[in-house]
Amino acid sequence: MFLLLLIGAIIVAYFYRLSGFRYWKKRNVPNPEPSLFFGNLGDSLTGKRSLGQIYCDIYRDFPNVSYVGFYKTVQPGLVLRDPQLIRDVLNKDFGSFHDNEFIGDESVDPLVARNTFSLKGHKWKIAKGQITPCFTSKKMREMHVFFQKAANRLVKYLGDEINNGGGTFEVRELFAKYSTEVVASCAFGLEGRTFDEPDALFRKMGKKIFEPSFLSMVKFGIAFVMPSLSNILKIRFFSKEVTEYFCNIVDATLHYRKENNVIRNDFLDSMIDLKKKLGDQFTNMDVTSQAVAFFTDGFETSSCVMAFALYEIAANPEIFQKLRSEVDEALLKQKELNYDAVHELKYLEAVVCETLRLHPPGLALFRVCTKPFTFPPPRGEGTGKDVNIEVDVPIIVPAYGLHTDPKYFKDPYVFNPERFMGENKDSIVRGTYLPFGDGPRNCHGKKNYVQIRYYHFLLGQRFGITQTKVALINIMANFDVTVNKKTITPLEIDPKYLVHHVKGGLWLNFSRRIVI
Ligand code: HEM
Repeated sequence: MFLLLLIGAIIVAYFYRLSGFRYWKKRNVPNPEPSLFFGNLGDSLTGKRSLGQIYCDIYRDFPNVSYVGFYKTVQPGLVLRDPQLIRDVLNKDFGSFHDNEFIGDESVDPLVARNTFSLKGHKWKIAKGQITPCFTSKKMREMHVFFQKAANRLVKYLGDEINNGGGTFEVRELFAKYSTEVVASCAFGLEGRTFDEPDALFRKMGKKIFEPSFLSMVKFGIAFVMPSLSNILKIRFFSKEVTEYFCNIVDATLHYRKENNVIRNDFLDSMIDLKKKLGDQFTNMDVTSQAVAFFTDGFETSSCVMAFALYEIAANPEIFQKLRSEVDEALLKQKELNYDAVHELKYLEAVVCETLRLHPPGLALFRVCTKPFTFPPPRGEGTGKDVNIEVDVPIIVPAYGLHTDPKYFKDPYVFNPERFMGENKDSIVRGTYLPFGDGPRNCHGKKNYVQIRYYHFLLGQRFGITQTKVALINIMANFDVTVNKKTITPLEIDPKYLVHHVKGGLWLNFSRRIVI
């Protein structure tokens, strides 16, 4: 009897599942064939492809529609394809697609839950309004000195290693050290000591957050693919050790600054000003979570850009020479480039923009429908009925798919900074270049910030880009760099990582610059 009931229950569950998979078919929206248990995202749980890769593959597999359906287990979601639709969703229709599709539970993971990226609705709006003024160009100019200090340490470290017979580095790790140094200094007012101590605590914490392990992959898989299970299991992304470490150092630094009247004009000082202004509304936990958000959002993304940029520069000798000439010319006028001089280097800017196109740290943007909305039919007006989008439907923008679509970027896998030089960048179709996202939820940007032809890096973006440029300038001025044969080419995305990595890492040879 029990066996019969069990078989009956399995059959009912099976057909219930299949009926769920008719959701997009009923609405005439094309979708890839889902698998019974995990819908279209199963590969992300087995580690075969990352979520970003899956979404970009869906983008490529359906070239003639403006959006494609998919199933996250059985929950329907959409991958957007059309640049105009993407711009509308991220900007004009933001009111219906307000939140990121990421869940952080305040009671188990306060630092993750209070990160602007995870915050929802009104809480997000308040936090974004508070933090955005901390990234003005005035603040950037004041913090520039910390970038340069970290770059000096990087140059010394490389020089010492070369003197000791070293000179080959996995550059993702190398730049993680530099970037951790920058963020430790700007966000916590401390020295990261990443170049001095092999087990520097800041670097150790960064690794604990971002290095993939079986457990972290399972946790992220559950959070993204089965978020309700993640809530039930009360999954936390920051261990107690990481949370306590950051809470303690921020408390100690706030105390020290107050007692000793220390003013450094860094991010922590901006947070202290905010605390004075808002009183009890802005607690030490708020300060800590913003400083940690600075750390988590800032160092891994930036070191990713630096590593890929230097790899491409090393792999393309013509680009190397052109960039070096630009850097040398600027350094003849000013021994150490200040903030404004760094951003005047047009070719460097183009190299960084092209790196962000071909190797964006985030392969996709994740939104969720927060207010019912209607899309025109996926094959265009007059080809069927409009499609009603319900609340909670995940909406994905596959940025990397667009960046590597030959329809928008000729020879998309060729690294060519000229795409971003002079008038060339005006021909880039809006909504196809999204390394920092777009709209009010972009990387600490302004509302309706969409126009590539007036492209300026803003706020958080500016912080990441400035530290990237400072590192590259210092390396170009002091070292010759070539690709080491340990780098596996063609590069292949490593699906284990949250932020874009390649299998085997990026290995480069450094030697002291030969001045002719
Ligand atoms: C080159 C380095 C960086 C890249 C490529 C990058 C990229 C991104 C992307 C793609 C998003 C999602 C945007 C969207 O969904 O529309 C994002 C969001 C965000 N980034 Fe960055 N980022 C970088 C550096 C930084 C830095 C240095 C900070 C902080 C100092 C930062 C803070 C944030 C925050 C707080 C958000 C969430 C914004 C919101 O939801 O309102 N990022 N970033």
